[in-house]
Amino acid sequence: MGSNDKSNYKTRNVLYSFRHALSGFSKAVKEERNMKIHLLFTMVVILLGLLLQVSRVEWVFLLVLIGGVISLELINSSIENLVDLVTEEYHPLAKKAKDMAAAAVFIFSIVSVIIGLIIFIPRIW
Ligand SMILES: Nc1ncnc2c1ncn2[C@@H]1O[C@H](COP(=O)(O)OP(=O)(O)OP(=O)(O)O)[C@@H](O)[C@H]1O
Repeated sequence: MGSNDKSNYKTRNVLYSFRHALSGFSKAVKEERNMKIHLLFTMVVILLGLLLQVSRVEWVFLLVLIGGVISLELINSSIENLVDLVTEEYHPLAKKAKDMAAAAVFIFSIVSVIIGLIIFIPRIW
């Protein structure tokens, strides 16, 4: 295999990875109610940020939080699917895995809401 072939192969792989990631994201948006709620919150936060003209540093915080919540929700959905693949029966370990994954999203979301309030409330007053 020549060097050109190798670079083509690599490029195609990156493009395929990107396509798979997009497909995973669009499935989560279509199938997961919580993902729709997160996206709704994201739009509200972006609108508020524009309306209240938050600073550059505050935008960085908001974007990291938005990315964090959405990424954690994707990992949570992925764990739910994996658990369902392994067993459809009731199992305490299945419950533990799903509950812990849900807790990760919950904790990050609560912290995000608190930081959002710290950023927005002084500007609304
Ligand atoms: N196989 C199982 N064994 C034991 N408990 C389970 C099992 N599947 C689900 N559960 C329990 O039911 C809860 C909801 O599971 P489900 O797969 O319906 O997720 P979900 O409703 O899509 O979660 P969420 O909407 O909170 O992300 C889990 O958090 C867990 O406590």
